[in-house]
Amino acid sequence: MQLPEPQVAVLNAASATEETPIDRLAAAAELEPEAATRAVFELRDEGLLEVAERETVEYEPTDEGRTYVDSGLPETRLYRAAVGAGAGASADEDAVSMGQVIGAADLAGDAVDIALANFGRKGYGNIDSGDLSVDPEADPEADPEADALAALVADEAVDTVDNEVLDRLVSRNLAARRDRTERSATLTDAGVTALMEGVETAETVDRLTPELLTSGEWEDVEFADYNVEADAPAVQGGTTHVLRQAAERVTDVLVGMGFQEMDGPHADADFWINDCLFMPQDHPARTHWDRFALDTPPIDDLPADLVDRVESAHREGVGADGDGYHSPWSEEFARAVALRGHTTSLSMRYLSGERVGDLDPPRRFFSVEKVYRNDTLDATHLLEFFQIEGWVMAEDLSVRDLMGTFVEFYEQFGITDIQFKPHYNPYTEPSFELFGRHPTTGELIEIGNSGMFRDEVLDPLGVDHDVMAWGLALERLAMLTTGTEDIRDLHGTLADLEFLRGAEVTY
Ligand SMILES: N[C@@H](Cc1ccccc1)C(=O)O
Repeated sequence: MQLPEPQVAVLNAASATEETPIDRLAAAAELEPEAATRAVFELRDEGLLEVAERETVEYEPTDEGRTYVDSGLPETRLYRAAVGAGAGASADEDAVSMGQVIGAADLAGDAVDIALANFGRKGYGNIDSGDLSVDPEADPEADPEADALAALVADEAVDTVDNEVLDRLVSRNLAARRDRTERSATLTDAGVTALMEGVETAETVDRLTPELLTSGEWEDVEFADYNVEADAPAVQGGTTHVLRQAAERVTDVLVGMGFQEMDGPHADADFWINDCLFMPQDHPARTHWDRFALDTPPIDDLPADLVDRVESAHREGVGADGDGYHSPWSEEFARAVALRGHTTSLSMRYLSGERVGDLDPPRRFFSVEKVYRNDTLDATHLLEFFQIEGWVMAEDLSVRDLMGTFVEFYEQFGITDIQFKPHYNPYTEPSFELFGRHPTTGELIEIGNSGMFRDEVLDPLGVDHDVMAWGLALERLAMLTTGTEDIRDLHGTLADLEFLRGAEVTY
């Protein structure tokens, strides 16, 4: 059998009858510990060695700990000095002054507090208003902490020492504790057989070194096989968030379908968010319950003509049969600013000509932008989420075009079974909600809302073509593509980091 040199050396150093710790194998094989560890694991993977792991605890004296081995622990020095000064057991008669004892014990700075605290803790005596008495029964010369410290400094085993004593040394910063995993190796039967049959050093090189590169030798050597299955530390770098990946993918798909991107304000006048959409001013969704109102000055540069036409649509309706709401309508109410509850406000700005001028059909626009709703947080609702807004303006559109667009769009994400449910929006007729089946729970979840804009919306905007439009939820789409069951795993304070690190958008 041929093996790389480090492996041959380790194999020869290992025993079939005794577990040999890796550092001993390293020493015997004359290898760096890392190289020996690597060779051991490679030999294990080849079935020639068996590896045992044992958790061990090691204590090492600190520099401070070492200084006390000769001079004695501060409390011991205090005791000796007190006895030397004639202190006895009785606080009244035999007490000596603390200052005097501290001086005699040659203690200063922090050591004074340490000495006094441990003197009291160990019951060496009493300290009473500046006077110190000792307990003659105490035996600081046989102190377990001092003994354990001396053993550590002398590099003797402390297996029999009480853990409490060792922990105390650690808490006093006289020793440091190190937990280690000790690995040792034993030859397997296959390892013994291999050695008996003879193991030779293979002329392979296991790593590329600067020397190999500069000498040009790398061209002639044979490299050892690379084991891509070997254990390696997991490296966690930054990645694009799964929602951002989904948003980018949605953008790519829609651009591919001929759509142009819209943008516009997150905080906008109610006029664009609601009034243009023929949402009556007394609609429940326009109350403070659902809306994040902002305490900012009203937006007063609304297009005057448009405001008049929108007001008239609300009051009297549009067209010969139109009737309007006959509900209150105030321009002041329309100018108030709120965080947009949908990005249909952008569609209104674009369709009105306010953003990019008048548009001729056919035109397609979209956005993947954040919206804000005063909802109750639950497994399918966030207070801020991303909406995939979109609309198509053309000469002649039908519900079939709308449905076909969704089928085509969702197919790009592997979703081929969307379902439609008739719905009501004040601004579209007919309207449809879209549902998709969750891949793991099998439940139907709502993924969007859509419809054909009504004349009451289009007429004031000055659009005399058909417009089909929608708002789809990006997070819900991500739930379907990633299998997440709780939207809160995706973003926000409760996000599931493990999931986010590994999540991929599949399509
Ligand atoms: N604005 C609707 C979505 C929608 C947009 C355009 C037309 C129809 C519906 C919502 O947020 O649910």
